Amino acid sequence: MNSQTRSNEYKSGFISIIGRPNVGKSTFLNRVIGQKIAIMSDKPQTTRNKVQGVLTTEDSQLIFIDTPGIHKPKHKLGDFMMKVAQNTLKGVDLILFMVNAEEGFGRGEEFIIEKFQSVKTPIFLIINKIDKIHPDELFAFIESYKEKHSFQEIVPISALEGNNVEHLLTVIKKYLPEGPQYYPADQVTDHPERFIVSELIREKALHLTREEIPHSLAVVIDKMERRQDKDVIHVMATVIVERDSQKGIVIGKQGSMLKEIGKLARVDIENLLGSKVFLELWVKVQKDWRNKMNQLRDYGFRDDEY
Ligand SMILES: Nc1nc2c(ncn2[C@@H]2O[C@H](COP(=O)(O)OP(=O)(O)OP(=O)(O)O)[C@@H](O)[C@H]2O)c(=O)[nH]1
Repeated sequence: MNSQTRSNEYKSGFISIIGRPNVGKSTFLNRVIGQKIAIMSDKPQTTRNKVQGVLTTEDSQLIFIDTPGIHKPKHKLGDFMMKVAQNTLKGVDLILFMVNAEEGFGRGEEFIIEKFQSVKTPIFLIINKIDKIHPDELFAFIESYKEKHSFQEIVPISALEGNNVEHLLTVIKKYLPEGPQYYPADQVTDHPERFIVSELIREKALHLTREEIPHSLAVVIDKMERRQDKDVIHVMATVIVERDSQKGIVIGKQGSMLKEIGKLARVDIENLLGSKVFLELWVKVQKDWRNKMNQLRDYGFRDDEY
């Protein structure tokens, strides 16, 4: 058992990519997420948004979501859908508005930009397919968009060839808040054991801390994998609390509380999985964890994914 605390610099957030059909949204996602993709297609789709892909790195997790309705105005179901789409734009951390460098500003773009007026979320203009135009044309293109809306960033890319895509990711990270790793790095959902394991840990933590931190405690399973060499399942989990004082309670004197939580949870997890378990627990403070959870519910995120 290993009990440590982890520095609180992890950045994560929800990013909506919108744009007219064929501007290259899917190409972009494939390029960005590539082999690392945690495609969420097996995830039960809920009302509003669909997670299209998750990019997990050492220091960040970028969750790309689809915004239904807004980029397909022809199919919109009137005011209600528009309202939903607009609220969605407000609920994410960042919006990428993707346009095609080969095409001028048209009605479709105008329609989308109109919706931006009441949105406070940072919006990037992503000019895709720059491999198809001459650099001189790019300047005029950028200028024409600057007149229409005040974008936080304007980033030209070629999703197909990969030009400037890494740079875009770096800029995106700058705009994301500190936050937890919402989705496991190695696997996404479809894994009911993960939920049960996280609940077992949460249960012990709540019990042993005598409910001093009742609702502000969540457990995220960062990793759950069988070690090749040994017959052991390695579980790495983070206990998330809201305040530094709570972190102190969960860790206990010289880590004694966290050790105890781990010891009890490990026995249960071994029973559940029918295998020896190496449990590694971390504790992290996430200040507005609960607000974030509420926000997540709006995305169709369910508690039981933890
Ligand atoms: N030359 C060039 N072609 C691109 C680029 N990005 C995408 N394309 C092409 O543009 C076409 C449409 O790309 P998609 O990624 O399917 O576009 P989309 O926005 O996801 O389209 P919808 O799914 O209809 O919304 C495909 O033929 C891509 O190969 C790029 O950077 N350069």
